[in-house]
Amino acid sequence: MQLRTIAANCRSTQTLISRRLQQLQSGYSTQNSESYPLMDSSERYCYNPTLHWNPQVEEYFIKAYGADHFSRISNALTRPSSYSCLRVNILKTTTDAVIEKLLSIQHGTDGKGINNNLIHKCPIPGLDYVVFVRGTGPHEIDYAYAPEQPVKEVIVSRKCAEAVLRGAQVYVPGVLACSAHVEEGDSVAVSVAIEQHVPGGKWGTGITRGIVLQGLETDPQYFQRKGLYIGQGTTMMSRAGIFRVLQGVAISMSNRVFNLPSFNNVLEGDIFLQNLPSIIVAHALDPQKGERILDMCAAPGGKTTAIAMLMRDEGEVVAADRSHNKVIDVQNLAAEMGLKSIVTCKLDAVKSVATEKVSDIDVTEDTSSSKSCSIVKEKLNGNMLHKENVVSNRRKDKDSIKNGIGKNHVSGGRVEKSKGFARNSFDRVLLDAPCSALGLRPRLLAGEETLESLKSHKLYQRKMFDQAVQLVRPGGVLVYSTCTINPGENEALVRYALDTYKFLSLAPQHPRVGGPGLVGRCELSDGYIEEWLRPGEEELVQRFDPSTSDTIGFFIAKFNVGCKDT
Ligand SMILES: C[S@@+](CC[C@H](N)C(=O)[O-])C[C@H]1O[C@@H](n2cnc3c(N)ncnc32)[C@H](O)[C@@H]1O
Repeated sequence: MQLRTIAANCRSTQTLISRRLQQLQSGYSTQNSESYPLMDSSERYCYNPTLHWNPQVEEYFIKAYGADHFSRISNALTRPSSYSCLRVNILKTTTDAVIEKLLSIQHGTDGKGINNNLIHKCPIPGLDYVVFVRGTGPHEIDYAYAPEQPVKEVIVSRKCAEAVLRGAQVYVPGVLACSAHVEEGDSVAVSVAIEQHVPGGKWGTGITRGIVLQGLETDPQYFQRKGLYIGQGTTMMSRAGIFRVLQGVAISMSNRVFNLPSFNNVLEGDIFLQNLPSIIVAHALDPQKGERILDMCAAPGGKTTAIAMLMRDEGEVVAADRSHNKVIDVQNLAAEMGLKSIVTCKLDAVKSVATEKVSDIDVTEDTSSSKSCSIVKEKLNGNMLHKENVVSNRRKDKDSIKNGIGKNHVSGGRVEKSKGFARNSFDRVLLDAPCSALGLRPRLLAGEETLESLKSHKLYQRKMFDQAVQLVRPGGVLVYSTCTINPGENEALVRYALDTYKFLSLAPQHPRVGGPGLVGRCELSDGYIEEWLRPGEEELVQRFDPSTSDTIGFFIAKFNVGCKDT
């Protein structure tokens, strides 16, 4: 990986030097307009990033998918899906009412509204409460390149760029470098710096924040931008301001490579922006009114609230997560959506089964919260949290997480720490496992995942699965899902599950939107053999392939839990 990057950099440096030599030999000066473009401007400014992988991981994925297919997946991951998917809270409103409101709202970064042609209900039977809003792109952007007057430029961090590709603005913390003499109101070309492996096992961009882009072809930060431009915007503050203040919008994007409407603070509580496969997971679980469901890794609560909604808020959905602050996110989302059947608790999923006898949810106060209180066994309901605070807290959270600067959680609710649950105490369990997330898109960096790190995700997931299996009652259902394309965390988990627990069987899923799973086995470079599905099993799982389905990469397996005595 590192060698390849260095080699690529060397090649572009050599190209640069040889072009420079040619210029000098032919008597061009850099002030001469004809001499300036060292790189064809369309080549330089088009969006065409390459996702770099750890070489062993790449080899493994090529074995799994074949070289061409993997290259298509890799390419698809660098782009957002072509639409936004909104789940309508049908307990509060209707799909038609939401569509009508969306059509009347002026939003999106360009101030244009959504028109009828861009918005439609999901055509999958049973999912007509899901609304698709189509985006556009990739667009070729005219950056007003003029040899005599170089474009003013801003380089942003990779996380910032990934957010911008999904429709966000550029926030101050996301800006890494900027041309000299940039003033408020200037038009700037925005490109991304992607981290590379640097000696010492770390990843870095090599850019010191605040660096001045010279606009010269000898400035490495300036000329290495090929394929990495994500759009054009207007600066909301001067260069000095961008690097002086700590927050705020630095650049308001006016021309984007991908135009996806932003739904920040739009119809909160009535809609939830969610990837289609995540909505399908809730359907695969098939929760019924009055049942007791466990969502083992629930935060931020997208699937928890989808499940509660399918149950029409009748029954109990226990939403557990390891992180105290993330449990508060779930509480806030549940309150915002007006869902009363959701009970939250802090719990490490690898310790989900109570070691001592517990009654129902036996919980203790979570002392990690400065505002936690000692209420035990209390249900979260809409009244427990003050609605205004909840909404404003979410807004603060949303603002603070812009461009990946980390969350500034506002503790408003109580977080109960669970000691675990009794065996067989749930009708259905969802294990939406923490994973390598190699299906999420747009993604501009993949190389940080190694075979070792993939293996550790796999082991962690198995530990959680071992717990989940014990919590589902015989006759119940267990759904396992991930947002990764890694077969080791998907098909290999299914193999492990079926081989280890003979009372589990794969169950058909409705609706079936994803493709079949991978059948066979794969020998890893360390000689370890990974077993995937057996013939006949592939149609019982759903694998969402970003190169063919215009969704994130995702995997769902549904198990029926039989009699555990056998
Ligand atoms: C894939 S995300 C879950 C997304 C969530 N299901 C949703 O749809 O909104 C995985 C979650 O697992 C949580 N997590 C990681 N390790 C955990 C553990 N040992 N026990 C419980 N939760 C864990 C993380 O905090 C994260 O919120």
